[in-house]
Amino acid sequence: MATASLAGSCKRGGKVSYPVSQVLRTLEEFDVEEQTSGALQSQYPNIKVVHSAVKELKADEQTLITEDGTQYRYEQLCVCAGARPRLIVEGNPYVLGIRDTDSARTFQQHLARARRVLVVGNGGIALELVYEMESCEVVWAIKDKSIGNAYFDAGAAEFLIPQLKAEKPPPPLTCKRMKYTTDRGAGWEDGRLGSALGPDWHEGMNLRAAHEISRCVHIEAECEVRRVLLHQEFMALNVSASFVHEEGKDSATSDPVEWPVYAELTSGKIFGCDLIVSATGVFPNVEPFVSGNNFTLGEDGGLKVDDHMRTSVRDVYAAGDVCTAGWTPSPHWQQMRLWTQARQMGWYAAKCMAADRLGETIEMDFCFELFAHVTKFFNYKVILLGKYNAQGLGTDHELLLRCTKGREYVKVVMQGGRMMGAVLLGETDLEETFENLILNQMDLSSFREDLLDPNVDIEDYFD
Ligand SMILES: Cc1cc2nc3c(=O)[nH]c(=O)nc-3n(C[C@H](O)[C@H](O)[C@H](O)COP(=O)(O)OP(=O)(O)OC[C@H]3O[C@@H](n4cnc5c(N)ncnc54)[C@H](O)[C@@H]3O)c2cc1C
Ligand SMILES: NC(=O)C1=CN([C@@H]2O[C@H](COP(=O)(O)OP(=O)(O)OC[C@H]3O[C@@H](n4cnc5c(N)ncnc54)[C@H](OP(=O)(O)O)[C@@H]3O)[C@@H](O)[C@H]2O)C=CC1
Repeated sequence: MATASLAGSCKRGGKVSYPVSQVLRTLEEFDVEEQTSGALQSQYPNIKVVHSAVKELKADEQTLITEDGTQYRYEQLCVCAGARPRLIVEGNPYVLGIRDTDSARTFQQHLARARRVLVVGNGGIALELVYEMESCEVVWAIKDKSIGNAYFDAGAAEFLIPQLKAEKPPPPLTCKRMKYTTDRGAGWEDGRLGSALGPDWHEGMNLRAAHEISRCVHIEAECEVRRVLLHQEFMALNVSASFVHEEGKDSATSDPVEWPVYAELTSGKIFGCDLIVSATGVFPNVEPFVSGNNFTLGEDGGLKVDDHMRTSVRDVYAAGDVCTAGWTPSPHWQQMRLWTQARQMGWYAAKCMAADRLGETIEMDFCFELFAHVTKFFNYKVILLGKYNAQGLGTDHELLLRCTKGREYVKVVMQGGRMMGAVLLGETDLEETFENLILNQMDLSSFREDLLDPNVDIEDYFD
């Protein structure tokens, strides 16, 4: 009997996504729910869930060995082991990464007692946390000049910044979407990470610290953490730490408060805090699959896969955060370690595995034609399409912008009269038309002036 193994699932549970709406041809919005493996097996009797981590892969013998010593023979294997946080410092109890429900709970426990939190990083987790945390001071250290560099440019960042000072809207009383909870039971017992959190992960969580102060975010731009010092190490230096006052601005006075941990930044400032969140990206979880096997790795350390999700090792496929897309991508797609892409890759890898077994040919899936991501930052709907940050376009491109303060920010990336990408913040209603314009590469040179004119109904225009 043929066996296809999927290495990389949670010890006691897995995640199932329920598509709610097909936003666009290439863009889906969905909710994700953690399910016990029992529920999964009763729904899909052909699936057998093994509750043990993979310890070793003997690819030449087509065998997986789990931590309890059991050996599993496979005919085809798909590695979906995800990724783990790339922390600025490993093994420091005050430096936390957030990946799964257990690490989110640990963070929540620390936050409940915190007066000040230092957030390092400028991507998805930092953007979400800095906005969501309440009742504590937040010092946000970013390498770049502006916030959210993984998602948008300085213009969009300017548009979003006022939200940090605005009052946060109350959470919806009734929630139509399923949300994450942090109930026990989804991680591993030995401290290893479970499945990554995803859209809306913080909605079910209390991200309020214990202090009755209003949200106060101080951004330290263009710096990195040089070193992390425990209280005693800091005291031994006999220097003073930087002060953050309530409005979030520096004052000349040094910090009179003593903190359990300090971060020295490359800007020379030292900030004391109760905890540091290292939201500094991920490492693909390629161990233990690579040791003793001849996998080709991508530049980011993922298992390199071809356009059939095949790794360089026979009958081993990979999908999601653990892999690096090694095929020549369509001009409007790039890999980003996101739930949407993990799901699309998993689904496509399954089709490729079946096709390879049957000796059938299979076309690259349509979802890899256009990068499309929908999310929410600072309470704005965020849609990213194609080369939304002009990735790889060099200087040979132009940007069209439309911005209404507090309402919407629209950026379109054009090259040779054709639309290459777009960033849409707020309820712009432009996503469907822009998706089509990027996909069909229509020459828009003669419409250039009208494209972002709010008085022109471009949906009608291009119908
Ligand atoms: C806080 C947070 C918020 C996010 N928000 C969003 C969002 O809003 N939108 C979005 O698109 N994406 C979001 N992401 C990213 C998204 O969650 C990931 O890209 C996605 O979950 C990757 O899926 P995966 O299946 O590849 O990996 P994972 O979800 O990490 O699953 C990998 C699984 O493999 C298991 N595993 C690892 N090693 C082994 C082993 N040796 N043996 C057996 N099992 C193993 C792990 O325990 C885990 O269960 C977020 C991520 C985080 C951390
Ligand atoms: N809503 C969404 O779509 C969300 C998605 N996610 C996903 O979850 C995963 C983890 O999120 P996250 O950790 O935020 O990762 P991201 O990859 O989104 O962002 C990491 C950020 O940290 C910066 N960085 C890297 N190393 C350092 C360092 N040593 N010092 C300071 N900054 C550094 C990176 O800058 P540079 O790029 O210049 O290296 C980048 O700005 C990602 O795959 C992300 O896509 C997470 C939350 C929300």
